[in-house]
Amino acid sequence: MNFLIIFSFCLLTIATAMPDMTTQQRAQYDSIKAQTVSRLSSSGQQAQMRMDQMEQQIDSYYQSLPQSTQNELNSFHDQMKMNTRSIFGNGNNMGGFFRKMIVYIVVLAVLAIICYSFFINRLKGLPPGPPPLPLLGNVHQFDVDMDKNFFEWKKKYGKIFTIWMPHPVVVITDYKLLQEHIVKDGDKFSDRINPKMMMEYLVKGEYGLVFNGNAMWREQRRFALHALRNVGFNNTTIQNIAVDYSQEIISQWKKEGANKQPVDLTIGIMTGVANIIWHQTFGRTLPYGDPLFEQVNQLMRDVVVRMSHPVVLGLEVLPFIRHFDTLFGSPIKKLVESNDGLLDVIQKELEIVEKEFIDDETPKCYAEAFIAEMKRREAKGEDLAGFETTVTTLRFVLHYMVNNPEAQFKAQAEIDEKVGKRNIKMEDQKNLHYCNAIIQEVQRLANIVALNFTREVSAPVKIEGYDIPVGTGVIPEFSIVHLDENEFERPDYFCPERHINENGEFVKNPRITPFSIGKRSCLGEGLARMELFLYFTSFIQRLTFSSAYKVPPPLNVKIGFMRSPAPYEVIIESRD
Ligand code: HEM
Repeated sequence: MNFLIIFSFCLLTIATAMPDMTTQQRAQYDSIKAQTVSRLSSSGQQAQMRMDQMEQQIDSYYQSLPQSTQNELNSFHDQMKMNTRSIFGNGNNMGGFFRKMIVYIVVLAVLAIICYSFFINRLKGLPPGPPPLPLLGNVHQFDVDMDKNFFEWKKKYGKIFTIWMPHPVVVITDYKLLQEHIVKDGDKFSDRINPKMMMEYLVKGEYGLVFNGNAMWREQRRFALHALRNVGFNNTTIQNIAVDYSQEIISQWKKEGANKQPVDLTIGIMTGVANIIWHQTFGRTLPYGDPLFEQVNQLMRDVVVRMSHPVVLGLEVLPFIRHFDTLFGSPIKKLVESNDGLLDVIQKELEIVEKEFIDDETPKCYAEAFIAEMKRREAKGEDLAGFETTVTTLRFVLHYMVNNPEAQFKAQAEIDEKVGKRNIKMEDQKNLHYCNAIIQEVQRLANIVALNFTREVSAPVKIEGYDIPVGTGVIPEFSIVHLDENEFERPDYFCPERHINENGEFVKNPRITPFSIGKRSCLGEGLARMELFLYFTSFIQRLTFSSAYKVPPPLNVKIGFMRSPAPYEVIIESRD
């Protein structure tokens, strides 16, 4: 903003300071004219000579006039010059006119931008916020880590503030306000502002669950919850897969980490999480290290990163930008390629399921339930949500263990005491207080969803005295609550003990909401919580993780919309 104002004023100064033609410039002009005349054809030169002669004749006629007539003519010409200047500007030429025009346009544009930036929120009755620019909004001010912006703006403008992306979005960063509005008044915040252009590119319409804001979402969410519950959310089959599979991962890690060889845990975690989703969705599991998982993981990461490319984000406001995709390194084309790759994998898996599906049987997985539903009526759309999020959270949990060995030992001691050597089950959760506290503390600090999804206000609402009109975006930014020093003492400090009461029991904190809140909160929360608990506790029951480096690598690296730990390797020791 400041830059724009300074730039405009420089332009203004240059334009007004531009001098008229001087005597020296006149002489230069005459000499150039003489050179040019010399290049004319002989008839051209003759015509020019005649015109010069006529000029001389006029001049000598003028000299022959009485002084009083010369004076009268001079004053007439002066008057004409003044009149012309007042119309066309200083310099008695069209250049002056255009310079003036530029000056007026620049001044008006700067004034318009200043008025827009400083008064648009007030005019619309929205909460204050950082001054936006037309078309860009506040997008140019966003830090790589948006929490930094949010903390700064919260300090300056209060618990709720407006940012322009470039449509207005009200960001709510306070626990009580989130409860009062997003939870208690949930129906008014259940729509989404859809990235329509991006959806068109990715799935040829507004399909899917996450970005869908229309009536189809309601139906699909109801269907998904029903189907997933019926085919085994939290049920023993899924639990057994997690328990059995964790043993497979542990034995692979033991082999890979033999003789203190550093191990990257990502593939193991990824296969564990993917197999739950694969079983849930397609009704089958795949062997450890199956290249399909690596392929899906890579494609998912590419999609997440490419979705947050400025050109892709800009599509919604400046759709014509798609024609210049190649100029920016083809981010749109690359996003579509990765997404198509992902859809291909899903399509192939669906074909396998469809071949084996018997109509009369109760569906064994989401895809079978989906196929049955599609047969019943025309339906479309499929999500593979929850893969990257769960993998990233588990990578965070183990990274925090590497960084905080005393917490890991304490959790292991608790497992040894309460469970012993047998495999851990979900029913052990109520006794493993410290393990629960670790997971809650990591989720509070990790905030893997770097910027929460935007809801759309579907009926007028009043928040903190501001009338928020229908159609305005709202972001329930719970990550700011997680790191609010009014809610948590030394919020940036890893301390699972803060979630343990005086009786040594785990206390679930309603202020910690990594799965978000209200009607659009995470659909896979139950499954994700189960995976986090079973995999984390099973891993540390059998293995101890420590850093492969003197100083462990940093936490909280942002990729696209997600925050995740920088790649790290660990030393694994068996506890058997
Ligand atoms: C640790 C793991 C996970 C975290 C931290 C997480 C977090 C989130 C968050 C923050 C949202 C946005 C809610 C909002 O708009 O306010 C969301 C939405 C969603 N998540 Fe998750 N998620 C996780 C795992 C999963 C899993 C395992 C699944 C699927 C089985 C899943 C499916 C979804 C879906 C479908 C939505 C969109 C819901 C809607 O718009 O109605 N998530 N998740």
